[in-house]
Amino acid sequence: MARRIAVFGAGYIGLVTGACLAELGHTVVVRDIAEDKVAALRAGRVPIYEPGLAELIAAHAERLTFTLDADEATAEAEVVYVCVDTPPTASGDADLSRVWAVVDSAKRAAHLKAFVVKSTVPVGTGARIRAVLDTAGLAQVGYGSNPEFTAEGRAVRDFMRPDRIVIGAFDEATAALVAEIHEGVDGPVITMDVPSAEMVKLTSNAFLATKISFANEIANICETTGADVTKVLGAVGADHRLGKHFLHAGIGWGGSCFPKDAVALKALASNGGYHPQILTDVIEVNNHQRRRAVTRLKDEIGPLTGKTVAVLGMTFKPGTDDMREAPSTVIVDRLLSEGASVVCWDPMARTPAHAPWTAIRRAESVEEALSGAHAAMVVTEWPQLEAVDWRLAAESMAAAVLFDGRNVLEPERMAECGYTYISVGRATVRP
Ligand SMILES: NC(=O)C1=CN([C@@H]2O[C@H](COP(=O)(O)OP(=O)(O)OC[C@H]3O[C@@H](n4cnc5c(N)ncnc54)[C@H](O)[C@@H]3O)[C@@H](O)[C@H]2O)C=CC1
Ligand SMILES: O=C(O)[C@H]1O[C@H](OP(=O)(O)OP(=O)(O)OC[C@H]2O[C@@H](n3ccc(=O)[nH]c3=O)[C@H](O)[C@@H]2O)[C@H](O)[C@@H](O)[C@@H]1O
Repeated sequence: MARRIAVFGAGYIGLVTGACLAELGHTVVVRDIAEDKVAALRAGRVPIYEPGLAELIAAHAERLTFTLDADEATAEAEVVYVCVDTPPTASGDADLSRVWAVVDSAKRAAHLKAFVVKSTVPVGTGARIRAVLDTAGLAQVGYGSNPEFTAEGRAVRDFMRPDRIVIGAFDEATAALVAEIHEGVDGPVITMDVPSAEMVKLTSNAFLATKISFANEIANICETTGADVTKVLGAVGADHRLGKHFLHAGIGWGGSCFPKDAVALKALASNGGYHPQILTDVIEVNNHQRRRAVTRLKDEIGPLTGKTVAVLGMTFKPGTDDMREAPSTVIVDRLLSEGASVVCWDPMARTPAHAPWTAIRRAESVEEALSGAHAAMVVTEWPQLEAVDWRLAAESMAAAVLFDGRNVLEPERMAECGYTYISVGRATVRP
């Protein structure tokens, strides 16, 4: 049954949620507080890049509208979906101020059937919101936790064909309503209590981050033993009990969620009096992995003062324009601290208007970035790198040294093209 839904937040998750709910037949009003975002969306421009999103928004213009006004968004709505950001506070706990702002808006909408939180929140948040709604005389408004597992760059596909739809609720009617909203989505529904649903989200991200940090630790051990991490983890991942996904070694994980959610889960554990040792180490291995990339380059070419280093890729992964917690930020910062000049290439990132990005030069192409450089570092595995004429590029460099932080290039081929090729967890090869 088609419902009227108010989505709060027009970011990566809010826009994908709004567009996909419209695709499922619902009438959706998306509300944001950022005037420029709402103005752009109303003018038919999508302020973020996510494959297929702009097309979906355009296709459903009649039942997908945008507003700055919270009361206008909830006026006709049966369900509120909370998709606002939950960044870390100075203490590492998730900042829920934006979620509470939406709760305040919902307090003025006693006609709502359900208040559903999709934002990633600490376990216990649903119970607190439930209590506030009850105190405000809104006991009849159901509470749902419906965490999101989409990955950027494939979010529309992930939303429409998820591995699972997790629904936490305090009552069966709300769980049934949230499940019904997903009719048409190709994935199994798993229903549970609210704290468990909140914990599923944090655990999933922490487990994925753990796999990557473990892969990176094994890669670092491979470097000291002569083993090749891609061969090792390829065969390890062939065991169906372990799985091949998220075992790709490199310069570590970044993005808008793994870093903040790992820290938030750690804070949650500490608040409850437990020291999460594995999670602590997962975070530490990741922090070290980015710095190690620059150390390994220095080990090869010596002091970086006066040298130019080309950084290939800025976003935290390919297929997105998202620069939040991108490993490139730490790498560029370290290169500049070591006295290098930095030239960056990325097909999609907008150069952030703050340090260290204000101190770099931006190149229009990989070839332009490499020309005259004393070394290059692959930081994001953009597919454009496959099309580069690496032999020609090597000739244009002051020194053909390449650190592949994502293990995307073939060592033998790079040596043939004239490079000293350093990668993660594999032997360095020379021309
Ligand atoms: N980005 C991702 O791939 C994923 C994000 N999540 C979670 O989803 C939540 C949202 O993340 P993103 O979309 O990436 O954040 P975002 O920062 O891209 O978007 C959040 C939006 O909420 C708006 N906002 C803030 N207060 C508001 C209010 N009171 N009313 C209406 N809008 C308001 C902001 O202006 C912003 O446009 C976070 O909790 C995140 O952890 C979960 C899964 C995946
Ligand atoms: O909560 C979230 O926001 C989302 O976080 C991640 O999605 P996302 O951050 O978009 O990106 P991923 O594809 O998971 O990659 C995260 C980071 O890990 C790195 N990574 C990934 C996989 C791998 O094998 N090795 C590796 O270093 C990527 O380069 C990237 O920096 C999860 O995959 C989603 O399920 C989740 O919903």
